[in-house]
This record gives sequence, C-alpha cells and structure tokens, in this order.
Amino acid sequence: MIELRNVSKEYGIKKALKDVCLRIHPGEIFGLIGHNGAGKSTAIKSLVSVIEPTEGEIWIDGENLVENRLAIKKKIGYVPDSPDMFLRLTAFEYWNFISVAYEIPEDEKRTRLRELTDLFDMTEHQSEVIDSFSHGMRQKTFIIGALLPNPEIWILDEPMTGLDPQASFDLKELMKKHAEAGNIVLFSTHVLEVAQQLCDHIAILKKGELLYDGTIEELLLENKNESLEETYLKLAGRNRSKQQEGTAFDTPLEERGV
Ligand SMILES: Nc1ncnc2c1ncn2[C@@H]1O[C@H](COP(=O)(O)OP(=O)(O)OP(=O)(O)O)[C@@H](O)[C@H]1O
Repeated sequence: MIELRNVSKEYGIKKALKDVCLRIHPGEIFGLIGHNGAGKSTAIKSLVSVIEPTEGEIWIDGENLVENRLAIKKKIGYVPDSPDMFLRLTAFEYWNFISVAYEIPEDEKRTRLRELTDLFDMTEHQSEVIDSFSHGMRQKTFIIGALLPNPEIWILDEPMTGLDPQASFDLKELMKKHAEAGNIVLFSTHVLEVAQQLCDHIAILKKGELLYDGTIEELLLENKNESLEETYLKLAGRNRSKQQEGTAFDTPLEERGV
C-alpha cells in the first residue's frame, strides 16, 4: 500500500501540495487528475524521491520512505514527465543504465528488453540517440526503462502523452494486467476518458488541494445526470462565479483596449 500522510510541498512561497492524505491499495489502478499546475507531478516526484515533501510522511508497504529510501526505490518503476537529462544517450545506453541501477541480471535484462522493445516497436531504434526521437518514441523509451526491472509499483507521469493508438492500447493492457496481478499502477492524466476507462480509484487535485478521493462510479453517483467532464469541471474548473461573470475573453476586444 502507498500512503501519503498530510503531505505538503512548498517551492519557496508557492504551495504546490497542501496537506494531502491518500491511501492506494494493491491491485488498484490509481489516477491523479487535475489541471496544469494542480500538483500531480509534485505528488509523483515526492513518491519517487526526486523531491522531498516540506511536511508529512510517505509510507510504502508499511515502510517509511525516508528511512528505507533505497529499498523502496527498487520496488518502483517511474516514467518522469520531462526526462531531459538522458537525451544524449542512445535508447540502449539508457536501458543499460537502468539495468545497472536496478541490478538486473544480464539474462533477465536481455529477455525483458526483447519483449518490451518488440511490443513497443523500438527494437530497430535502440542504437539511436534519444534526442533524435519523436516525442512518442521518447515516451516509449522511458516506459520501457520503467518496466525493465519488473517493478511492483508503476508510477507514470502522463504516460500516454505522444503515444500512437497502438502503443497507448498496449500500455493500457499492460497496466490492467499488472494491477490484476495485485500490484499498484499510479498515473497522472488530463484525459478524463482514459481515467474512466482504466481507474479503480482517482484523486482530483486543484492548486495542491485534494478535492476528491474515491471511485469514478461514486463520483458520478453523487452527481447524477452529469458527465464525468461536467462533474470534473464543476469541482476543479474555473470558479462558478467567474464563469457567470464571464472571463476577460468574453469582453469585446475594443472594451479591453485591443
Ligand atoms: N521546481 C519548482 N520550483 C517552483 N515551483 C514549482 C516547481 N515545480 C513545480 N512548481 C509549481 O508547483 C505547482 C504544481 O506543479 P506540478 O508540476 O506539480 O503540477 P502538475 O499538476 O503536474 O501540472 P501539469 O499538468 O501542467 O504537468 C505549479 O504552480 C508549479 O509552477
């Protein structure tokens, strides 16, 4: 189980996460949803130890993240949102780097790499530099890297971004199988249809605050006769009063002095 206990994160004066409490259970596909800047990547980076929460604790399988960081990190496969620092490596060099970091035996590395590169049509591109890849090919490279060590917990920051329909379908099937086997798959997305299709459990963040924690079914039951999009926008979208007042863009250009 993943547990966030009253986790807050401040970047200087900016409060990116505010007292967030969450429990994610084995067997769940968990979706983090929220507008740009809501705090999704901050929550994910805290879970994978890229950053340190300002307050609160993270527990994974009954162990405190701060006290057992290395052991916990080895359980986790992570797809970052913008993994710029590896762009000069070839795809194979990147996967090799992951294999060394996770101490994957050579035979296992070869077998899993063959399976994953075949599945994501990346076998013929492994000697190419990541910087030369399209956005989707980069994304596939980092997904393969995250799944290579066969980790128990998958933490994927907007993993479908840039993927073609085949790769997106294949990844969703892998996510379902991994959760069905009793593991946790946590991912962030802006695409509500993807969340509706996949998630057993979602959390909605707005400006660092947890607005909803539960199933999509419960959320829709609480908001009868509304689509998920309508319910989500009611919760996380622009304030109703602002909508009623109209935005700056509803004002004619001449009145805005343009
Ligand atoms: N390193 C940083 N320094 C300062 N502020 C940051 C930093 N990283 C994130 N923030 C701020 O924290 C808030 C949350 O950002 P975060 O990246 O977690 O949002 P997000 O929900 O992942 O957004 P998106 O959907 O656009 O990726 C934003 O206001 C962002 O500007």
